[in-house]
Amino acid sequence: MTDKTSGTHGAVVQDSAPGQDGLLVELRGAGKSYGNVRALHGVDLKVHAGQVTCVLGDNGAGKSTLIKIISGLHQHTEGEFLVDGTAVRFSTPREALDRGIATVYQDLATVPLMPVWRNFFLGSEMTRGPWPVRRLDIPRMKATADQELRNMGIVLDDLEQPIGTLSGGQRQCVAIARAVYFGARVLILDEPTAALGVKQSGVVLKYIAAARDRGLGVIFITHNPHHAYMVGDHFSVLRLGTLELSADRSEVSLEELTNHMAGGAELAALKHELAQVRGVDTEELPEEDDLTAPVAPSPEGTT
Ligand SMILES: Nc1ncnc2c1ncn2[C@@H]1O[C@H](COP(=O)(O)OP(=O)(O)OP(=O)(O)O)[C@@H](O)[C@H]1O
Repeated sequence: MTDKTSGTHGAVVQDSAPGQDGLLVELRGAGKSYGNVRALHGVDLKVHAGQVTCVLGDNGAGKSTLIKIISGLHQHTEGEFLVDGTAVRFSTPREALDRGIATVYQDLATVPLMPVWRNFFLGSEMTRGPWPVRRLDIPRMKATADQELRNMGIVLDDLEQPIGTLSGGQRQCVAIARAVYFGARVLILDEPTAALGVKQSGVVLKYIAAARDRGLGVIFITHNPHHAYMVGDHFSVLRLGTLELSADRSEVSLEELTNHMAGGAELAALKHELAQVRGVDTEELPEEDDLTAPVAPSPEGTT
């Protein structure tokens, strides 16, 4: 998609072709140090077209650092970062966008009081007429936003409503549709379900699957193994900046993934301590104290 109106936020993809097997983005032994702090080390990651690669990890695991490298905010200090099989080192997010790598951050960078359609084109407005009488092409922006949202299966009653009046899940969906429209080939989603309830998380997961089905390579950052397992094709679990697990869906069960996320060994030790404090055998702990059991989604659906 090279004919889209360009702008600060719009991805305008240079002519580039995915590498072997639809491989869009690859990290090889990549890492990043902030001065003396080694935030990420020796990470291998592959993002294929038409697949969802989930990156899981606890606080401080290195997820944000990984996103920042791929989205052009920071540069890696070790290893390699390849796009379409070619080593790259982005200096700005604009360079990543130009290669079709779009990031939807948790705060979404929207203007709450502006209508949905206006936010859809924020920074990449359609115009008509020659300079100096160039004006915003409002009818075309409204019609396009409406069509693009429908293409993703998102039906909103009124695109004139301020985006701030939409639910968190709906806003995430608009942001995903927008990135798809502006030509993203790789979509990085930074904890899109973290602040959402069960139902809204489900809606967002549906659109993640829709983006994947449209051939995008999706990087889904999350704390929540249940959400990851619903849409993921590949799972990479980070712990203290290194890769603790890298497995295709066929190689790992939800239970194993949950265990890796929770730090199975650490939790087993905790459970042992808990049993000692209570003066019982580990097996005798009531089920609600079984810290190694898979965690069911909370009623609020928060992570
Ligand atoms: N700008 C920075 N300067 C120094 N250290 C940093 C910087 N950014 C991150 N770190 C450190 O790097 C490590 C990884 O942080 P990062 O933010 O990537 O983790 P995260 O998995 O995204 O965590 P969270 O889920 O809490 O956001 C942490 O130890 C953090 O303190």
